[in-house]
Amino acid sequence: MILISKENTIIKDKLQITGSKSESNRLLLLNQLFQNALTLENVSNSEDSQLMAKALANTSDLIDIHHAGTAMRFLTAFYSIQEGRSVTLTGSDRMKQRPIGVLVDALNQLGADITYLENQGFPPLKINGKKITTSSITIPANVSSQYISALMLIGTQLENGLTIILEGKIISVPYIQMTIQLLNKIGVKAEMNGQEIKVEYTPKIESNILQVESDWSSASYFYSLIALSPNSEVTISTYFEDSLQGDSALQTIYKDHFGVESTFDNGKLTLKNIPDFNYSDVITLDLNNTPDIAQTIATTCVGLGLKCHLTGLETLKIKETDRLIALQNELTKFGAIVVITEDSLTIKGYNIFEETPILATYNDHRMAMCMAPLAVKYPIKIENEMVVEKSYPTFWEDWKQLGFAIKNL
Ligand SMILES: O=C(O)C1=C[C@@H](OP(=O)(O)O)[C@@H](O)[C@H](O)C1
Ligand SMILES: C=C(OP(=O)(O)O)C(=O)O
Repeated sequence: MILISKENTIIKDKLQITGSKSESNRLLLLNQLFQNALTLENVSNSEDSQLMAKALANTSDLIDIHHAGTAMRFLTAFYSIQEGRSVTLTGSDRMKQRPIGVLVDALNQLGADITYLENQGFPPLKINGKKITTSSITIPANVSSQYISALMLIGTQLENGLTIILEGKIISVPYIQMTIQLLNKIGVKAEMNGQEIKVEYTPKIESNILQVESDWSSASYFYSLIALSPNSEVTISTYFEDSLQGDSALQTIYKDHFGVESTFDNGKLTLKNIPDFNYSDVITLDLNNTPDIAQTIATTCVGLGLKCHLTGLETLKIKETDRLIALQNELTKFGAIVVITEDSLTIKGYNIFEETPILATYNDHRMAMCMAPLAVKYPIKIENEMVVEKSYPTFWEDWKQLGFAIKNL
């Protein structure tokens, strides 16, 4: 457990943030599929991306992906087309509770051979790699976009290409668009028209050098920090106005609702607190396109004492923890009156709260990181703080650089 506090709220620092976990995991997999034709720069140093890279280099028949959801989903598709190879793909206790049935059904319908080793619909999986020749599949799009991205990534290798018909509401759309854009960048024809995605068979790509942009979900903790710190600014790198990551919507969300201005200069992103900002009475946002910054936004509201109504949160229940319940439990410790439904979180007002709350992290990196900015307002204690390694291993070192006092208890 750590005690984290800060007295001086003027922050002026420059930090280099690691590469996007989502872009890295896609590109690592694509590089494996295309015989290392890509030279990747600024690959994420997150534990999840390291797990992905290690799994791809591992030739054994047992792969443990721990808590890396994206890697679990992408590798399920990957191993299903490795002809002649049989793999048991497993993960952490939580991974065994995160559903994968929609993807397994789709792959098996395409001709793959995947069975469940414990509970139906959940990892661990036994995957017998096969040649897949079917070229069209219909899949529910309302559970996780990672299933769709996984299919698109292997679609490049299917000799008849792949058409994916999406059924129902499409959630986390920017992550599907990121997959399409990365495929296009490396020379694969892929497109989405309404509820239909097409990926062309691509036996070979040209060698290419690609720079992974830094992680926008990680940037969210700096947006929150600046929103809570009058007269403050921070510069983080390497970010561009024109991003492949949906979480770059932080720029408009924090400008419109929380008084943070973003300026770009040659990869450097400077965040500044806007003085005398006029907050709305209730912050209303649909976060379906940006699920990974929902915790940050809810916590910013608490730091500013704002009411909010956040919707589009149905995927939060099947992430590293049930993030809706986790948020309700922890934000209540700051006096927030929090109401959750299956897909929304509302803060109705605030009660007085006890000082120096002890915050639980639920094996969820984002629960630890989203709470950290609150330390500019009140000292807080955070349990199992090293959960941050999943996406942002140097998080606490960077926070210290910003002038936070962090004491191990
Ligand atoms: O494709 C990706 O890289 C991701 C997609 C999102 O998941 P869902 O589509 O399950 O919402 C997101 O939450 C996750 O952190 C990364
Ligand atoms: C949900 C996340 O990751 P994953 O699904 O890849 O475990 C996340 O990083 O917030």
